[in-house]
Amino acid sequence: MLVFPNAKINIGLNIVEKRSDGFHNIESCFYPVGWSDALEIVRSEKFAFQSDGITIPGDFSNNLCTKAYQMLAADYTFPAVNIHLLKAVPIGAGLGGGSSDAAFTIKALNDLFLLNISLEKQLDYARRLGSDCAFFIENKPLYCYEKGDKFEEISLTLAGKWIVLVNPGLHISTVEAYSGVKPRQSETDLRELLKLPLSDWKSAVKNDFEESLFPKFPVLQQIKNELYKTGAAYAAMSGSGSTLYGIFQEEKDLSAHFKECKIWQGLLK
Ligand SMILES: C[C@](O)(CO)[C@H](O)COP(=O)(O)OP(=O)(O)OC[C@H]1O[C@@H](n2ccc(N)nc2=O)[C@H](O)[C@@H]1O
Ligand SMILES: Nc1ncnc2c1ncn2[C@@H]1O[C@H](COP(=O)(O)OP(=O)(O)OP(=O)(O)O)[C@@H](O)[C@H]1O
Repeated sequence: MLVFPNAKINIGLNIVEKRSDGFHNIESCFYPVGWSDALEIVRSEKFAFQSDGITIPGDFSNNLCTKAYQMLAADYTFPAVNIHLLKAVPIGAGLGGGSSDAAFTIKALNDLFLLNISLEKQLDYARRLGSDCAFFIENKPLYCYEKGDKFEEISLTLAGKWIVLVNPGLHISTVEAYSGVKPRQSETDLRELLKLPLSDWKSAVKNDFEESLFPKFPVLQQIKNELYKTGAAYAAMSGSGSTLYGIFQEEKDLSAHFKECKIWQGLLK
């Protein structure tokens, strides 16, 4: 079975409060984007995992695909598999790439071996692997709250708009990014702000990580400014960075603008 675990962006991200378990309650809109890895899962004599493309820190036993496989194998009986991951989505990029690989492994094993795991149970397994992971089980635009792993439907469609994702190659640790932010209750419900026209989001829809990370990494602010200069209707950082995105009304080729960065551009669905 061959699947393509895609990335996400956060549209608006409020860090509301620190929880007693050390995590933070957040509110954000998660939106799938087309930048994807390729994940191949086939039956085999014994479990194996290999990856190509971007080097993933740690050995295969720490990979979220391996963890997803082991978690299901502990509860269900099915053959061993060989997992091959072609890694293309940058790591430590705020795009949830590792979480997506894990969620797609759960979904692929469920489909391949007809395990009949309910959607709720797949979400529970995903939550055990990481806060972002459950979103990729659903993989559609959602308003997310608590750790970012509880959802509500949102009537937001950016289908047909053009998105440019720009990653400067900085690996930002999620733990450190959270520790640099002072949580605050937001004044306006993000769901209400996202009902505004796209052209009004610039002053209204914020990612709380930007305030602490932009002074530390000036290149992030520069990329955001450049995205606005080239005509973005809205530009922001995704998650805890380091990827910035710009949403455009029309198709735009910005590869020449960001020569030093990794870039992905395409249509939103
Ligand atoms: C920044 C976001 O990408 C926004 O979508 C996510 O909140 C991060 O989610 P993630 O990478 O799946 O994070 P996890 O693997 O669950 O947690 C990594 C670390 O990030 C911090 N963390 C994560 C999620 C959250 N809601 N509060 C936190 O404080 C915790 O220190 C945690 O130990
Ligand atoms: N399949 C995988 N792909 C990428 N990273 C993985 C994978 N498995 C485990 N990891 C580990 O997870 C860490 C974070 O990966 P990921 O790419 O999801 O982070 P991210 O871009 O910071 O995402 P976000 O902040 O949006 O959750 C990496 O440091 C890496 O060591």
